[in-house]
Amino acid sequence: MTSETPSMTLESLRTVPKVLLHDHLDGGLRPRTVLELAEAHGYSGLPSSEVDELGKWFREAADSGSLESYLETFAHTCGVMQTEDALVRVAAEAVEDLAADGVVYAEVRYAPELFVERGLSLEAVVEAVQAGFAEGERRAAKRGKFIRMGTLLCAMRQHARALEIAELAVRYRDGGVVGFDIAGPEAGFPPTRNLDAFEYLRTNNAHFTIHAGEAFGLASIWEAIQHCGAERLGHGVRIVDDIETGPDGTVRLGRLAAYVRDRRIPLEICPSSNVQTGAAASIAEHPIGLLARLHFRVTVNTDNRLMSGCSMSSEFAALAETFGYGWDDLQWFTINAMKSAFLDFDQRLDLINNVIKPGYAPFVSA
Ligand SMILES: O=c1[nH]cnc2c1ncn2[C@@H]1O[C@H](CO)[C@@H](O)[C@H]1O
Ligand SMILES: [Zn+2]
Repeated sequence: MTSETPSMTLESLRTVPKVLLHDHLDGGLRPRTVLELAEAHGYSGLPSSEVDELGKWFREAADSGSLESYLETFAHTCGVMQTEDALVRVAAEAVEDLAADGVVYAEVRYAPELFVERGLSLEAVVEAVQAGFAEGERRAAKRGKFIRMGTLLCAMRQHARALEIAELAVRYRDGGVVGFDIAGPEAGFPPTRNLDAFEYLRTNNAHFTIHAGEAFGLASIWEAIQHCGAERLGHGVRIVDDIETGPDGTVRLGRLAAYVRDRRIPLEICPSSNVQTGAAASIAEHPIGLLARLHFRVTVNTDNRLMSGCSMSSEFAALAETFGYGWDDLQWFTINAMKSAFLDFDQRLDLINNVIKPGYAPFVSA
């Protein structure tokens, strides 16, 4: 793989266009915002009342080695996101933060059912978040930053509301909602529990991805693709369990891994998050190295910027440092992501040709 032209620093990484497909709204709050919203709305359960300490608490608590404990930290972010004002603020700030990091297209996801504790309707939740995204796009534009947002609505695997949320996603598809996902604990909650939702979405020509192959293995990936019809896989890293590397370095793909690669099914890989939940032992041992080498449709993502203390640029920096990736590789990840977005084909092409390629041109070999 190629080496760098201008040197690769966090600063220079921030300047190149990046595309983010897997980022949770309730996992990306600024610690200061969590504190201020808690105070404004009388949420008293926070583990610290000091900004830096609170940020550190989220990172350390999420660094738990299990998806279930990692997910417990979301009680606090969801706890402060129960009003329209809070949702607008969190959404607008997410766009500002992504734009400041050089993200040009982002699909940000959240589960509307988690924000109805104080009486908001599902529709009010969606409309508040969309208003926040639009406000964030305006603020970014004022600072000369272009960013386009797409929304994914999640249903929680452990609740039984997937069909209702799928219907909500379709109802708002002309209002900025580009797709659907299921999130939450994976073990014990196979994606086939929500078949009615996936059938509904396919019948309506709607897009969806599924968190699969993170905390649970191949069976979950197989169900997500072959029973549910997922277009992309959230994480999907356990696909390596279907890849054998022989003692002489030869690699053999099982039928599922071959299917995923042949069909160019995008993997929404989130390296730092995977290390925190124990899905990978370290960045160095993360399957992304092998999967990228084998030309799976690999994309790089943040998952939860608050819990991992990361950004797209810092994920790129960590991968470049560990695997020796150069600018060409980062452009490849970015174009992979743009190709895999739930956006109309002509708009994806436009962003690739008019934003991404020109943005990398000074950095990559001709
Ligand atoms: O990596 C993950 N795997 C599964 N579920 C997740 C992950 N990160 C966040 N959430 C869950 O998705 C919800 C909606 O945004 C969050 O509230 C969290 O419970
Ligand atoms: Zn996720």
